[in-house]
Amino acid sequence: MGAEQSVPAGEAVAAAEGPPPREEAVRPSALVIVGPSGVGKGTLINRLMEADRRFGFSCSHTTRPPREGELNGVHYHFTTHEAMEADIVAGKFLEHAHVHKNIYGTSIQAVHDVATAGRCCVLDIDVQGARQVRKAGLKAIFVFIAPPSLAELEQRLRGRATDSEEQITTRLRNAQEELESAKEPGLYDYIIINSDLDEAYHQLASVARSALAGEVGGPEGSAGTGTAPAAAAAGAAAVTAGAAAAAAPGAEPGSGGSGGTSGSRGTTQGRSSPGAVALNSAATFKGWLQPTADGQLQIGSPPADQVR
Ligand SMILES: Nc1nc2c(ncn2[C@@H]2O[C@H](COP(=O)(O)OP(=O)(O)O)[C@@H](O)[C@H]2O)c(=O)[nH]1
Ligand SMILES: Nc1ncnc2c1ncn2[C@@H]1O[C@H](COP(=O)(O)OP(=O)(O)O)[C@@H](O)[C@H]1O
Repeated sequence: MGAEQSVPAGEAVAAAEGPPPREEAVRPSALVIVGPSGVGKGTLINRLMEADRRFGFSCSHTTRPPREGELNGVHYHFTTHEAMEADIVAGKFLEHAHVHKNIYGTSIQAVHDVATAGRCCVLDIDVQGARQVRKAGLKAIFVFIAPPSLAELEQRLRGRATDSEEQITTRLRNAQEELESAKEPGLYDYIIINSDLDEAYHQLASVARSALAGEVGGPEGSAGTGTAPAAAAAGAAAVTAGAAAAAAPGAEPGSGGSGGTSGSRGTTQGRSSPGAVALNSAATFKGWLQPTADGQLQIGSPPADQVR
């Protein structure tokens, strides 16, 4: 699927001649979720999907063997290196990457299937994949999920009990690099620190409403394709604890079908996004993800020119 999905001619005519477009007619943006293994991406995504059927999961391909309970075609399309490499060469993938010694990829078909069902497509991909999707220009909001600390990340990986010691080591090693990417200008629109699960979910749900409404980017929508560092820097936002939840309490996806609509939302700096109202306001924008001396991760001070 291409960038900035164009409106088919038939739809354009209908919009021009018919009644005002209904909220359902808004074509959602994709929601790209990135973060180190074990941070809670799957947990948060599952909760979102269970809460609201307007979201559809982009089922990736992977050469990693299935874990207990994982279903082919549901959690992943499990495949072989040979088959996957052939499909990559054949141009069937929107993005792909070697992650933790396996190949993972989002097929064009996977995203197409969700989009044609009229759903907001949720992608759970790694940093390399996120860069490629940015470059491809998919209409999307990019969210980085960070752990409160590396120690907590390790505890979650161990507590999940799905990986061998070697796999845990590989995942933790790769986590450092992935966390670095949170500072990459223009890559992410929002950063959520998944410390308290409920709080993180409220924040994600808030951003997800923006995706349902077809919005892109973060503050001021300026992330765009993320290629221009200045614009991109302005497009990154930090989600601080409770900010999104405070912005729109009781209006989460799944709470009655009104999430993601545009009518009742406030605006900040010309944009209307329930997440952005809080996330982009001077009161809640706190800056970039930074490690503290004691190994915790926190939202640090923004560069002076980013203070709103
Ligand atoms: N680039 C890319 N990464 C993916 C894709 N699907 C999953 N991943 C990432 O691969 C990494 C490993 O996923 P997985 O093996 O399920 O392990 P887990 O993250 O520890 O649960 C995670 O960071 C996922 O976000 C994909 O289609 N493309
Ligand atoms: N906020 C949280 N606090 C404590 N444990 C969490 C939190 N979020 C997720 N977890 C747990 O951490 C483990 C890893 O979560 P998972 O969703 O599998 O991560 P990922 O999909 O990012 O690899 C799971 O056992 C999950 O229940």
